[in-house]
Amino acid sequence: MQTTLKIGTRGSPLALAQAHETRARLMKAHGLSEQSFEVVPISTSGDRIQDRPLSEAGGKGLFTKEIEEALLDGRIDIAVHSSKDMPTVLPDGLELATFLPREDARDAFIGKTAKRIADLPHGARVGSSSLRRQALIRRWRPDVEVVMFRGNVQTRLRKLDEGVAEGTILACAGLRRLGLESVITDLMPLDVFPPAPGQGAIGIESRIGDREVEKMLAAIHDAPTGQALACERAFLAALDGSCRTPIAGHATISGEKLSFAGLIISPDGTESHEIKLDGRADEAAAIGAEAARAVRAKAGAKFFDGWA
Ligand SMILES: NCc1[nH]cc(CCC(=O)O)c1CC(=O)O
Repeated sequence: MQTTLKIGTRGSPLALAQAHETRARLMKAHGLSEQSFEVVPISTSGDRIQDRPLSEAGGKGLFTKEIEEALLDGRIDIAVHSSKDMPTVLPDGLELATFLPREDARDAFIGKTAKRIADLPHGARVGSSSLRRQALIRRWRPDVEVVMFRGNVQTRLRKLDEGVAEGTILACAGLRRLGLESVITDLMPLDVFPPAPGQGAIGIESRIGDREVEKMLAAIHDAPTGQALACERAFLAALDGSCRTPIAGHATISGEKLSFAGLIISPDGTESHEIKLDGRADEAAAIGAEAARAVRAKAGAKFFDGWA
């Protein structure tokens, strides 16, 4: 390759760490030097809006719009994302088809006064702006107060130090990638605190039909992660990913077998519906869609109308 491959990313420390990990894997897979790549940070609307929950400001697409425009314009060649921040429907001409081996998908608790959520005193404050995490905390500990917490990982940890809350929940994967694993005081079990679809997996978006780039990316794609993500994203897509209905979903792959567990929950945590489905890994997307149908049937149509 004579020209440099331009790697688009958000500018946050976590996003940059993910872009650098992608570059390192491409260098190794293709025997290339750092000079063959350029990491291009792009500011997105999601980064600029800090004063309200993203679900109110327009949802997930806010973190991707400007980056996808750059990809379509040819200003960058690939875009590195946290898969869980990606909408299920992409702009025409783009695909999310490459996934790096998944990090630990679990959520982590970072406690200041207690190491575990179970040990928090009544009325303790836990900071989170994620509807899923808020609902799961309320389901588990209705006596705990959930407070708004936005900003990047470092900002949230600083708020915790300032005493704005007794604890917060962040993705284990993000903390590890930032070298901040030591702040974790407890790991949330997958069954009581299921992660967001896509959590822990770096996804790489590219232009459909860009053969050179597709060849480069094929060498770093992790097939089991791709299958797990196909299942989780099909689940999300079939539930329509309404920003107001918290959705969790996690698939694990073991050889040819896939196991999926999904959950939908009311924002107040009082009503939740779970689904578990096993099947063949090569039918990942169909299993995710089927799980969505089944959990929707359990919940009833009214469940989704309740919290618009
Ligand atoms: N919405 C922000 C975001 N997007 C991805 C991650 C973590 C890394 C990952 O899940 O891959 C985070 C921070 C967090 O939830 O703690």
